[in-house]
Amino acid sequence: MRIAIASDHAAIEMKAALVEWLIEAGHEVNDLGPMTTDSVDYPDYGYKLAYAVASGDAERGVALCGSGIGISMAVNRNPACRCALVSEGLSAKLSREHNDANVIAMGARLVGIEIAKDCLDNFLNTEFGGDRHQRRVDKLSAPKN
Ligand SMILES: O=C(CO)[C@H](O)[C@H](O)[C@H](O)COP(=O)(O)O
Repeated sequence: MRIAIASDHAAIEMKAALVEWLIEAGHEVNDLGPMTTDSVDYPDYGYKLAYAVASGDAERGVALCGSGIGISMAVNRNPACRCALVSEGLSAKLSREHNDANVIAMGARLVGIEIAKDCLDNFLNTEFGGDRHQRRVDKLSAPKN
């Protein structure tokens, strides 16, 4: 699968570990940065990642920051993205099955690397359930007051 990944300074180590793990699993990975631990702003990288998914360049996205909160907010500003912030495997699985999430977000300061891999595994290997869930996901694309 073509996967784009981005973080901020707080998640550099987790990003590197996940990139390696994804490549070993046979995925095509586009690392959108950053590449150093210099302090950066998570919206810049969240928007870059969202664009990669929205444009079709990547089929799925992985968004990381200290808590996962800021970068997930940034990604979800793009209407083509359904970014799920998760910290355990079942939520990652449900984000696919029920919400057709195309981006997963995690907090590197809160989630250990093995849990992060389990989340990612569930996210990448669970199909969307469709049916009643499709109707609800469609409503996410057409917000109403
Ligand atoms: O978690 C985050 C945003 O939700 C960021 O990764 C940062 O950890 C957070 O904003 C704190 O940033 P700091 O400059 O590393 O203190």
